[in-house]
Amino acid sequence: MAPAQNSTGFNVMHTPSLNKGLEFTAEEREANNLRGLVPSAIWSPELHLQHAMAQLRSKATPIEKYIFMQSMQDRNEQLYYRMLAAHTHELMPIVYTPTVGQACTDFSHIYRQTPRGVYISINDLGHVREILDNWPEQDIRAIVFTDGERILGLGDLGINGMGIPIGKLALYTACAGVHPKYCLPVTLDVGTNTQSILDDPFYMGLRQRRDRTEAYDQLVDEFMTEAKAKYGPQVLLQFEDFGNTNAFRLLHKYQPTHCTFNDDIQGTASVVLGGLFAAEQITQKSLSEHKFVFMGAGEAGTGIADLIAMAITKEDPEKSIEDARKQIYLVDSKGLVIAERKEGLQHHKLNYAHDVPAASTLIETIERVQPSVLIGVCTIAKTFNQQVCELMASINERPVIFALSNPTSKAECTAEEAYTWTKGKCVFASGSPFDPVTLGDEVFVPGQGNNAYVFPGIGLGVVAGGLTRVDDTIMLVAARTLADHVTDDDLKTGSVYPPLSKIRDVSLKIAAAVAEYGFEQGYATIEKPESWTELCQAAMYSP
Ligand SMILES: NC(=O)C1=CN([C@@H]2O[C@H](COP(=O)(O)OP(=O)(O)OC[C@H]3O[C@@H](n4cnc5c(N)ncnc54)[C@H](OP(=O)(O)O)[C@@H]3O)[C@@H](O)[C@H]2O)C=CC1
Ligand SMILES: CC(=O)C(=O)O
Ligand SMILES: [Mg+2]
Repeated sequence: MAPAQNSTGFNVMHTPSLNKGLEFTAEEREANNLRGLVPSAIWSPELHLQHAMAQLRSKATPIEKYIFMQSMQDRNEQLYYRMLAAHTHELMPIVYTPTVGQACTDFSHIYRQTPRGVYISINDLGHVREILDNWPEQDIRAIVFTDGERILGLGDLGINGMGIPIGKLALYTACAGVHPKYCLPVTLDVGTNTQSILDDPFYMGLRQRRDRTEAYDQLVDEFMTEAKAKYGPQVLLQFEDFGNTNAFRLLHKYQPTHCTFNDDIQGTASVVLGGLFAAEQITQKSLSEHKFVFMGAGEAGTGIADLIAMAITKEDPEKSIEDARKQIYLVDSKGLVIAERKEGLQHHKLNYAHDVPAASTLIETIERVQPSVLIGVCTIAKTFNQQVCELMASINERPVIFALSNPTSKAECTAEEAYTWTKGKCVFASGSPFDPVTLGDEVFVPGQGNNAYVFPGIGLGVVAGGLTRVDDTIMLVAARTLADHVTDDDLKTGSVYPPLSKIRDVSLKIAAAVAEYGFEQGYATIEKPESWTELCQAAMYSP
């Protein structure tokens, strides 16, 4: 029902950023023509939060909880963010991985009418500015956008991938306090190659195969150009879950001219490096003393590898980048990446195509390389089986095993498997959360090696400092800051990441470090403040 023109109260209650429901005071009810539109009880924020959490907890399944949270975001934004801030540990797995994976799979089926972000289709070429103008907020500072081709480890979901920009931006606000009004989720609709989606009568995107013509690049270019022209050179444009045939080349194309980064390539690298820095205290090995095997040689795999190699050369200036890369081995769907395969290799793998004999299995690779660090980013569940984990434990006192593929159904192994098979020796982290594991009288708390530990803080730093570029060193700065916030108590439980309950504080520190670094590089559009932390703190939205 459309509200009557003069019904300001009705409009207020239908504006998520203004609606407070039963929290409206008597004065606010009077001033906003709300009399009779809300029951007469006046609730405290605490009671309202308890009520919402009780409603949420009464939902039987994670996807029902997801739908409840979405509808809360659509009707009462403050309460939504208060829920997330007060119950981050409980609600991150709902609004983010793993449940967001199911929400994307089901996106067209659970879709509600409320607009949340914009869809820009290949048929909208020439109309991108018009679409951005249709969005009610004109001052946008952070955009997360996808073309839906590689949604988590679930593959090509077309516009159903919109759940990811929505979820990531919710974390910008919940984990780092970037004001929700500055955030815009965007999905580029260029079709999908997933037949089951094309056959789904309820699918809401373009019913065509993925556009692989020049029009695709034209659409991305029009979007990048118009976003920068409309919102200014400091608008942050975060690439998310693009397929790797586009992700690397688009990042390289736009990094020199736009304030942009690719979260899967760079944000993931930063969070993994942070975990490895923190793990040094457990393994008693510095980064340059490790040997690394990656299961998966895509965006995440080579992104992490590149940042590790860069960090090794900083740690040991005697080492060239080529030597640093020699400590890193990648395995892809065809086996170990080696020089003999160079001809058919994708560009991003070439630096790691070492002159060594072929190895067709992970076990063979581990036996040959003798790695101290094993990182899973291959989207194939259970690839770190008992034999793999036992082998890692037999060649290392404290092997590092990160099973980073998302969502949980794609994890290379579970926390329980990793700790059990290595008899508690491994330093473990996972992309999606796992509960603590008890072995004998020891309790292990697995850390969540997810880029959510860094991208919100980087985003806040970019927004607060008005940065116009995000370079690779920013990822190193964020990794170091993250590691500095891992306490001895965290390490004692086996976690190389701080608990989620501290994420706002950690994000603030990352933001301050990023903004300061950006200023020193000449990327900032503000004057130097007295304190970078105070600058970022002042920019934080608190629901
Ligand atoms: N924890 C976190 O923060 C993050 C986790 N991820 C997760 O990492 C996973 C990979 O993402 P991303 O790198 O962007 O994806 P890509 O598609 O770019 O790369 C996937 C890689 O896995 C390889 N692969 C596929 N099947 C096998 C197999 N059977 N054995 C060995 N390797 C295989 C592919 O091989 P080939 O090259 O031959 O095709 C490719 O190199 C996803 O599940 C994603 O959710 C991603 C970003 C952040
Ligand atoms: C976490 C993330 O960005 C991914 O799995 O794609
Ligand atoms: Mg991603």
